[in-house]
Amino acid sequence: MERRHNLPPDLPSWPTREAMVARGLAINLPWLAFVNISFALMILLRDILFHDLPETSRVSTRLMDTVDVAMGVIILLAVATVILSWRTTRGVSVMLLLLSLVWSLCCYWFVTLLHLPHIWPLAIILLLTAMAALYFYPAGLAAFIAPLWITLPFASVSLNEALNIRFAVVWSLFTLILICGRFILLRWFDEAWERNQQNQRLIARLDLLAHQDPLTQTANRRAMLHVLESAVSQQRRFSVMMLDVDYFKRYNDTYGHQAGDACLVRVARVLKKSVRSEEDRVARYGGEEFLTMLFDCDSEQAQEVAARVQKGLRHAAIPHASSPVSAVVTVSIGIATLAPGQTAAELIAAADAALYRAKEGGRNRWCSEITPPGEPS
Ligand SMILES: Nc1nc2c(ncn2[C@@H]2O[C@H](COP(=O)(O)OP(=O)(O)OP(=O)(O)O)[C@@H](O)[C@H]2O)c(=O)[nH]1
Repeated sequence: MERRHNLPPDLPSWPTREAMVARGLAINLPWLAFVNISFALMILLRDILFHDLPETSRVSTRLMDTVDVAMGVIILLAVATVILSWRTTRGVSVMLLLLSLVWSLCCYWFVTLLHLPHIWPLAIILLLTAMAALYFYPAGLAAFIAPLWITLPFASVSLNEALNIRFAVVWSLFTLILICGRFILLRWFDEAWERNQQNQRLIARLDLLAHQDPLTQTANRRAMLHVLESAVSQQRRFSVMMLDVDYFKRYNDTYGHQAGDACLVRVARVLKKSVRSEEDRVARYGGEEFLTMLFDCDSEQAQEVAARVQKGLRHAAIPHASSPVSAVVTVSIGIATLAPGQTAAELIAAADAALYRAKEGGRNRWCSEITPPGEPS
């Protein structure tokens, strides 16, 4: 409730960590898909690209046909993963898992049935690419890495019919590289996120300084004029109330400047409580002058708000011994409602003129541009 009166009109919205992850996926998944599709095409076009493969493929034509179908599936899954990531992160991990499972199956066949050495570097590059593309998204990373990472040692054991020590050493080293690589990349991501948070806090603070009155925590004149002008340009239906604390100089003289400050804070609190909707704004317009914007509010409804302000001040009962109009702090109020074709400056001038009339009428009352002065409280 408090914040709405302080917020400047057009605060930028900041990404959450989830949004940053989603954006990272949208950027990185096309690259991962590109690598997957490239490798799938290399296998599909093996007869053109690699001259030593046809002999091997002749070993099992049915198997190679199945591999070709699997490569087609990989291409489709890679494309589908990218398209999915444009809309949501949900389901991306499942797609990555399917991709990895198809690769794992093919790798297993290549190693155990065809004894093809080419598949080792291909699998390693796939794993490293996934790590670089998904390091910030543990679910997707695990989904893609785990099946392939598990399959390759299995294939080695199956090929050698025993645990190969050299393979185990190389595999352990590679695993370490994967883990350390991810750790380093993740640190960059976390640092970028932390910087982003710091910037958000800093900008929010600067924004408050630029748009909020530090004493009363209401919008300042600049922020209010911005909202006012945009509401006028949109031809919104609204009224403004210009309020002036009665005999405030005397208040300062009687109670001191600090008490004067505290009084303004309490008056601002009453104003914030008196407005009716989330959209309404309260601003400190100048020294002891406030301006409120009441949206979807005609002159009559604005007068009801004015009455509520006066009632709130009576209830707050801030003593004002030197005021000739009341024993407690009171305000004079000028009300103006936006007329068709009226500019923001004309509206303010109308509210100011109404305020002047309220003061002339004896203070502690409101005046609207079209109605006679309201009753003093
Ligand atoms: N304590 C305090 N006083 C302020 C602040 N800003 C302005 N003032 C004082 O508000 C007083 C306004 O005085 P005037 O403009 O003569 O108005 P007034 O005494 O309220 O008289 P009327 O408006 O005619 O009822 C001045 O004495 C200013 O010094 C502020 O931030 N804190």
